[in-house]
Amino acid sequence: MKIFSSKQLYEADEVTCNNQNITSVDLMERAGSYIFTWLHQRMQGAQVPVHIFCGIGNNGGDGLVLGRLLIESGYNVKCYIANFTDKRSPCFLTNYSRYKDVTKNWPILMKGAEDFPEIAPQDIIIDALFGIGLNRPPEGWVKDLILHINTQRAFKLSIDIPSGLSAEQAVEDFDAIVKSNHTLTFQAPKLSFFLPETGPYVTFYEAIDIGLDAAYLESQEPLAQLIAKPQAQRFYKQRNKYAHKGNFGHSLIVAGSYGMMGASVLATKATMRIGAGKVTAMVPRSGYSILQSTVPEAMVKTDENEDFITNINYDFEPDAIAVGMGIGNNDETATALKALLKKVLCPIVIDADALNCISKTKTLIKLLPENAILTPHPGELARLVGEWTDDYDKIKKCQEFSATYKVIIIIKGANTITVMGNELYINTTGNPGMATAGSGDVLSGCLSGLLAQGYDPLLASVFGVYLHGSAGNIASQTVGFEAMMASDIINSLGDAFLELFRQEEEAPVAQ
Ligand SMILES: NC(=O)C1=CN([C@@H]2O[C@H](COP(=O)(O)OP(=O)(O)OC[C@H]3O[C@@H](n4cnc5c(N)ncnc54)[C@H](OP(=O)(O)O)[C@@H]3O)[C@@H](O)[C@H]2O)[C@@H](O)CC1
Ligand SMILES: Nc1ncnc2c1ncn2[C@@H]1O[C@H](COP(=O)(O)OP(=O)(O)O)[C@@H](O)[C@H]1O
Ligand SMILES: [K+]
Repeated sequence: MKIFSSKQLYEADEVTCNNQNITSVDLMERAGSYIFTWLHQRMQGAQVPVHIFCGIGNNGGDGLVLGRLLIESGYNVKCYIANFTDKRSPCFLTNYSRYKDVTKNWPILMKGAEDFPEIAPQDIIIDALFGIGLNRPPEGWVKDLILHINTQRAFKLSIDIPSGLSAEQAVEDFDAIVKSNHTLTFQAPKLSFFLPETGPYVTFYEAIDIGLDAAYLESQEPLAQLIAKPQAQRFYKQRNKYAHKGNFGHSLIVAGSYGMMGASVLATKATMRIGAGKVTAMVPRSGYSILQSTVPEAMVKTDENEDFITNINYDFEPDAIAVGMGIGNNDETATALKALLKKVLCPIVIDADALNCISKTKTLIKLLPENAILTPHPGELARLVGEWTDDYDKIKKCQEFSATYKVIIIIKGANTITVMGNELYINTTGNPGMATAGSGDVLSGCLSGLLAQGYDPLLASVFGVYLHGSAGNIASQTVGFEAMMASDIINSLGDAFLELFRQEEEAPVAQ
């Protein structure tokens, strides 16, 4: 699913009105009526007070449409206008007068804290203060109103976006954001819903298709693409009945050092589990029996050094390489990495200590092969691209780095983002149970296994991240979050493939 900028959504709004020969007021009526239907289906006429807080822009206009439709269906509606400027939008004004036509209980024009209403815990709050037109942090009594709303125990439903949250810009005042329980967002979710700093303000959302011009939306380069099951299904490459292991490639895993041999075991196992035809694990000598006994399916090649890797030499042409997991930071390992980067011919995943080594020795950055996949966790990322001021700055830094060195960066976290140049792919699978040692090693194995099978680097990244998160979700269903270990993710990779083609009902998206 595409994520659009506010500018694109405003343009889509205009194109839609022109092409469908409707007015903006008609489009607002459509948008508001979808929200009404959603609420009506759940409330079934219940007389619970519904408190609608409207701004004076089009988000407030949506709130007024909803209020009018609820009143016409006999609901108990209390509407408040936060009259924070005189510049009311024309669609707001039209709906303000339409609202007054259907009831004698006109909206209350709030001018300050003295107008804030009492709200019972069982009531419902509709948040229609600000939408995507927010252009500065709410201040003064409008901020106090948001704080007042946030102290209420009533269920809070935000229209389009929680008020105070920007669709795609850094937040200056996190207190001045409505902490809603659910958001009904128009057409497509906004970028801020998926980033670590702002995502927590959107615990659940549903995107409501309000019929914006499909051809226009199709033609637009999105801000980002959301990767969920329908997209992942399309990535899958079916196996040929007559295939043999040679068709699925040979991965080389360069990982492990004394005390961190588990990183090699996890990455090697994940590479096999995700379907590589053959895997060779290259480890220091002390890792030989560990690998042979824990992953009998893999071949093992040992370094001359007992404890860490000093020479990345192979006598076969691998189809994919993953390097760095638990290799430590010895100078000789760094030299071996440099030699590898100079000679590598196949797709490569660069992780963990290999990334730290590259960050430390800037000359190595220039050796990064085109389309190399870099998989830093936040600490490694900061060392690689520099500290960022906020999530958007982080993304910008990654886009610049990716474009300059022609590499793919996977920003790992709750909604892992794959960055290739300006393109962003946001993953929707995964859970906090995966915040456990070794889960990143498993990801590197997954990526190398897909590369070995012939998935191109971008596809391997986006699909691998999706399957890794999906395996984590499946594992969490039996072990829960706390008990989950990286091995559980590996053991669920098979189910993650099966799950790809299982039918299920659409449900609200939990963040
Ligand atoms: N495009 C679509 O697809 C569709 C969009 N629709 C709806 O339109 C919404 C966007 O509407 P919108 O553009 O009128 O902006 P909105 O957020 O209501 O308010 C902006 C107003 O607030 C003001 N203001 C801003 N920040 C402020 C602050 N901190 N403190 C105080 N004031 C502040 C700003 O005025 P300013 O003072 O900056 O001149 C302006 O007056 C969108 O989210 C969706 O709900 C649907 O109806 C149909 C399809
Ligand atoms: N809260 C979370 N939600 C979803 N996925 C997560 C979460 N926390 C961590 N992960 C995933 O787990 C992996 C952790 O990687 P990393 O920190 O490199 O682990 P390690 O270095 O221990 O192997 C990443 O793929 C990341 O996206
Ligand atoms: K809102």
